[in-house]
Amino acid sequence: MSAQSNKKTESAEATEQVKSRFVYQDDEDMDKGFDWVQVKRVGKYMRPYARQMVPIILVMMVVGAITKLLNPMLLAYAIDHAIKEKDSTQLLYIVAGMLGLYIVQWLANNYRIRYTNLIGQRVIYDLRDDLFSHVQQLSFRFFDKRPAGAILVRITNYVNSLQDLLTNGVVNLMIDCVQLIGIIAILLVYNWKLGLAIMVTVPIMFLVSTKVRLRIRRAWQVVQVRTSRINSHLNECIQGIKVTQAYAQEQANMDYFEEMNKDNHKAWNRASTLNQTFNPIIEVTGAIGYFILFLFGSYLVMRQEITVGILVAFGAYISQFWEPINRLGQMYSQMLIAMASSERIFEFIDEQPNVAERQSARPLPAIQGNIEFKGIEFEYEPGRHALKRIDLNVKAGSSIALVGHTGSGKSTIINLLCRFYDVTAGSIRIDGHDIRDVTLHSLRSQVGIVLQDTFIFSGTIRDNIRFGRLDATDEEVEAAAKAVRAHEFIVDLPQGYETEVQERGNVLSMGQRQLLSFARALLADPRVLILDEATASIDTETEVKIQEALQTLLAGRTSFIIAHRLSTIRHADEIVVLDHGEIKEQGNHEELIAKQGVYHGLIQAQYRFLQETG
Ligand SMILES: Nc1ncnc2c1ncn2[C@@H]1O[C@H](COP(=O)(O)OP(=O)(O)OP(=O)(O)O)[C@@H](O)[C@H]1O
Repeated sequence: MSAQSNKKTESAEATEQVKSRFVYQDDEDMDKGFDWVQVKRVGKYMRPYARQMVPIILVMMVVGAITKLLNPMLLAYAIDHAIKEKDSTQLLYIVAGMLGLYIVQWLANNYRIRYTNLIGQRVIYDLRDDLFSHVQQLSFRFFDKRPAGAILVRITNYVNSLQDLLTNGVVNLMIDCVQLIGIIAILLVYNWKLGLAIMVTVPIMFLVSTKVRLRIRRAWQVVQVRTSRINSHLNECIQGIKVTQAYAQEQANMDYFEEMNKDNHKAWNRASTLNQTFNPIIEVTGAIGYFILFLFGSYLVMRQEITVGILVAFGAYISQFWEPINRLGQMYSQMLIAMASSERIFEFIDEQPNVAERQSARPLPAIQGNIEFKGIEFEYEPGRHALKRIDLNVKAGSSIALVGHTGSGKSTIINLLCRFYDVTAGSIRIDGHDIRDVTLHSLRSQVGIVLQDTFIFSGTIRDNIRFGRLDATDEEVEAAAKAVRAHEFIVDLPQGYETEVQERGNVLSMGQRQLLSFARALLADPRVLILDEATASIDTETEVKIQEALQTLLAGRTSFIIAHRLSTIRHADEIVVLDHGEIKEQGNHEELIAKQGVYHGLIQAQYRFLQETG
């Protein structure tokens, strides 16, 4: 095998490997049948606006349709009477009438479009609001299972595809039906033979426009799915750019991106080629209609069954006739797509949070901070214990350190205490209240948490600290920052507290981000405070500085500290050593050292490590 083909194979293998890393849920089956349930649910969103606006829209619609239908009649009258009798005054009146009708039709359409758009936009607004507020309340389990991209697609793309239908589709459907029925009636009254002859082309036109349109829609749908895949991939690559560059994996990512891009390009080409076949088909079918009209129509004129004016009016009606048929076909495919989109949207809205509030849930009164874990068992996935037989009593105001190897269940205890997940068995009580009996808001607002991954939102430094308590004054924000020694670095920034930090706080160091989250927690002033690996990214000098601040932060609160650096938890009232989801040892630093057990081993290992690494 040549060196070049070797290289190619390697690159293909690398792409395959990267591919297996980026498995995105396509969310995909967009080919749903007509479904009344979905129509009714979307209808419910329209109801609040319907009474107010639908009468106006209906009137505008009828006025628009009638004025449109009257014009060819006037045209026929002008040809057969005014022109034939050379009556210029009558002709002038007819032309003025036609102009008047155009103006009324234009006004009616304008208002109708404005009002329909208004309803459509409001429905979309409400739906997006509902979706967003619902997603915010869903439990951690929901997010564990889904990539952020899939959630984004539902809130943006699927809602947009419903928007198409709501803003134009529904009303167009009614107008088209009225227009079609009107034209058919007029044609049959004028001359039923010619009317029927022309209508031979209707089924062909309808079939073509529904079938081809549907294929085109599906093809665009594929493009949409491919594009959202690219977006998800992009999102992940941008988030992980530092890791990618650190591991020099840019080429592998680029190869995979190229594959996706190619896929997208192919799908786009296919959809666009299909699109181009549509118009010629419609034009040919339309031409057949005109051909029949002039052939059979002229014959009828010669036999004096119809006048020239009526033949011209037929011509005008025919061109109005294809429009609604064509649009109805388009609507049909649009509707099927919207059905599938709304099904996905409502699937989300129907998703019940795993951690749900009981009907009888009461607000948790202001707590002291006594916490009791009793017989706790927990599984993230059925059959895989994350915690087993956890019994723990924590007195108000005391500090508990959770230590143990990675994956031993420390964060899980915290997740259960904040009720991000519900226990599989046992109960957690705060001041005697089972946390499942109280409202989530009252629980979480009394439990502060500084997470391992300190999240910084886009906004100013001040906004980020104030996230802990939105009604805090500027002085309170600054006092909190001072207490945790964050003030010094903040005032050194170009705009001090008003410095803009982007999402995830890229302009701040890890330590600074943690200090900000300390300030945020202090401002919230919770009775129970959780520090998850909170001092992991702070250098020794800063650590010494904030140990003091931590004492202020923790004073009088029940606190849980998860720290891998055991030096930071030496002074905890109680140290709980976890191993494979179970409590192995429990006591203060001196007691556990004297025991010469797991904790002693961890301390020794860390001491050795520090010595070896200097
Ligand atoms: N969202 C999740 N879904 C499924 N399993 C999980 C989830 N989170 C944690 N686990 C599993 O539960 C066990 C306990 O995890 P936990 O995060 O509590 O460990 P930890 O002691 O905090 O570890 P670390 O010190 O590394 O943060 C681990 O085996 C982990 O794989």
